Amino acid sequence: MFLLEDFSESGFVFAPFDAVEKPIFFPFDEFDFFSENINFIDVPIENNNFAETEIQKENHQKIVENAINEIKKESFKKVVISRKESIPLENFDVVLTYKKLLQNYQNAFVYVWFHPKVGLWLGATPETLLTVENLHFETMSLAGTQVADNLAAVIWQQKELEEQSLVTDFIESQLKNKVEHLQISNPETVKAGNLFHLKTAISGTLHPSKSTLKELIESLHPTPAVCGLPRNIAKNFILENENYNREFYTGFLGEMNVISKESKSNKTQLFVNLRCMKIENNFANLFIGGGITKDSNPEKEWQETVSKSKTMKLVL
Ligand SMILES: C=C(O[C@H]1C=CC=C(C(=O)O)[C@@H]1O)C(=O)O
Repeated sequence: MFLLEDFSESGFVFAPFDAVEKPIFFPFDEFDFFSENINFIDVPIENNNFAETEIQKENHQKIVENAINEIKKESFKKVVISRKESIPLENFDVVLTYKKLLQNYQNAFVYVWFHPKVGLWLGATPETLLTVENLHFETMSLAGTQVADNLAAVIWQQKELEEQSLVTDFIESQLKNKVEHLQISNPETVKAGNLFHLKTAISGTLHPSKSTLKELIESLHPTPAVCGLPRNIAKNFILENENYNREFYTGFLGEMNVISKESKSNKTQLFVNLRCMKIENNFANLFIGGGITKDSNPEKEWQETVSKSKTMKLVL
């Protein structure tokens, strides 16, 4: 198995949530590379009924309550609490599932990833961790969720506005001494599958004497959109309380250091691994979470994870 060493290599990276573990890497010069244009074909989608259980609900709400109590005690400001839901599969067809994901998430990075020692993962993530082309980089602060209904009538509550601005402020503070020309947009509403999120676009210029690609990635990952604030305290809370291993959910994936011979450019495009699932022993394990702040309500946070699982369940 190839592991990523210093982020100067050219290839496809698949990194876990816990940054103490090394990312898995497919170096382009060691692998065959095929590219194909896929059309959006209308694949019939049946409405299945994979219901959540009361126990799943109770367990999730209990961890969310603990998190809210810790936030009220000022142990930390924000934490993202997630869960894993296992769906039994019959006649699973990976290509068909991938096509359905493409159809349902037209503005997401939709992927299938397989390694014989790690397993089969699929996902459709709306969140970019980092895009770098030569010295120009772009990232985003994505948080806050509501079921997508009427874009013109969207109103964000104080809880979501604060939850998202914590992510923006973190990214700004991490980057301000490492980059130049830092630009931060106003938050806007974006659609991902059946949901709306709040997004702030952040861009700037890398200065080779101030930071490398590795330092930039390490300063961003994991952001409070998937971990919390302060980062290490929130991460310890997650590792001690979630009762399962996130593995590659809320890690990142994508192409690194792709050199174009024509334009002589070097491009890296990394995405946060959200709205994803691992296929294992005839089960699809879905991974879903949400940001908890002092104003969170355990019942609503549970509902948010149910909404986030809907499109993934629809493609199974
Ligand atoms: C952690 C997840 O979403 C993140 C990204 C967008 C909105 C989020 C939220 O509203 O909590 C999360 O920060 C997930 O989908 O599992």
